[in-house]
Amino acid sequence: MPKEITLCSPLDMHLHLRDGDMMKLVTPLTAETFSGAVIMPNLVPPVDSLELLLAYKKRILSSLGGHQFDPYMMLFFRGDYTEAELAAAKEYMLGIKLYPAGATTNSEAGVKAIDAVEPVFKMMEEMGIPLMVHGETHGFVMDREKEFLASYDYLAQKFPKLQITMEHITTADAVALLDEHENLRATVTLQHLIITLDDVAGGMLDPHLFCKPIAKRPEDREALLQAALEGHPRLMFGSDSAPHPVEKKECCGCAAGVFTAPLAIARLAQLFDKHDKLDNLQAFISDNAQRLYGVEPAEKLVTVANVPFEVPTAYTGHDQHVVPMHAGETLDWNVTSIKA
Ligand SMILES: NC(=O)N[C@@H](CC(=O)O)C(=O)O
Ligand SMILES: [Zn+2]
Ligand SMILES: [Zn+2]
Repeated sequence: MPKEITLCSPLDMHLHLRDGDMMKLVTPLTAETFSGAVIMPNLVPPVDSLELLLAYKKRILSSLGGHQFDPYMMLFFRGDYTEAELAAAKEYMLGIKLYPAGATTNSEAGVKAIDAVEPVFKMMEEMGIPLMVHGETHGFVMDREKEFLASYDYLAQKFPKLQITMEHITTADAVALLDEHENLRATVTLQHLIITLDDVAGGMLDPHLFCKPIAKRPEDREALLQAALEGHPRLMFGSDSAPHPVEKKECCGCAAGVFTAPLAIARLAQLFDKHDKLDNLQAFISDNAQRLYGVEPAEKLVTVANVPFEVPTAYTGHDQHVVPMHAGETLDWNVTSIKA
């Protein structure tokens, strides 16, 4: 019998489902194996009103391909939200996502000066609305997250009741900061537990591993990995699976984003098994998020076993063509049964 583990209601706490044909292609690839996911609002134009949020949620629900799945919606942060707007939107969303203007894909409408938007943070704190942040400055690419940590530190102290999620952390310093403030939590991607900058650009350039924040040093990966493997209570899995059409990746001016949704669970099981920590995968992939956000996903039992998985060279359909991480490689683990 191959070794196996059954995960209860996996959650992806940072996911890009895009829109239109791309959404139709990628949504079932997450909805099949995950019970729910936090849906990023960086569409063009951004999802920055309740009306847009509800319409987007409806489009997602019509793209599930028959799978049981909860999209946890988010608003795109604007500095001019009114209390009435937030009060109306609160029950339909999990939180609000802040992007520094220009920091990443489709973030042009983001925040230009973080200290100018503190009144919105105050309202969110009082209303109990979580804040999720793409935490990078516009500094040197390897230092952008580290430089932003001062802002997390400041916000966590200034707004002690505001729940702040450091999205897709990539550095040992961010892991250390997590332990400094009770109101900080973080997501980490699959790729940042596995790769370093060397895998992106140390040999032949690999556009399919290029994302923001860029993968960092071996010691950063090690710190992230140890925190994930131990099931750190305020660290959650957030794939940041970010599909781009192949022509936007394999070109000059490659878009940032790694597409991992269809293999995330299998690859995480392989990673946790390699370090003999399979027992902590449930906390990382669901329990921590359920506790921190108070979400109660519908039960989905996903069994992953030590059997080979040939990752497709691409996922195609609806006129779209997306290349996943590990394209054409064989993983040692695969999802073997799903009971919803
Ligand atoms: N992570 C990325 O490199 N890209 C994301 C945006 C984001 O999460 O920053 C995308 O939307 O493509
Ligand atoms: Zn981001
Ligand atoms: Zn993202």
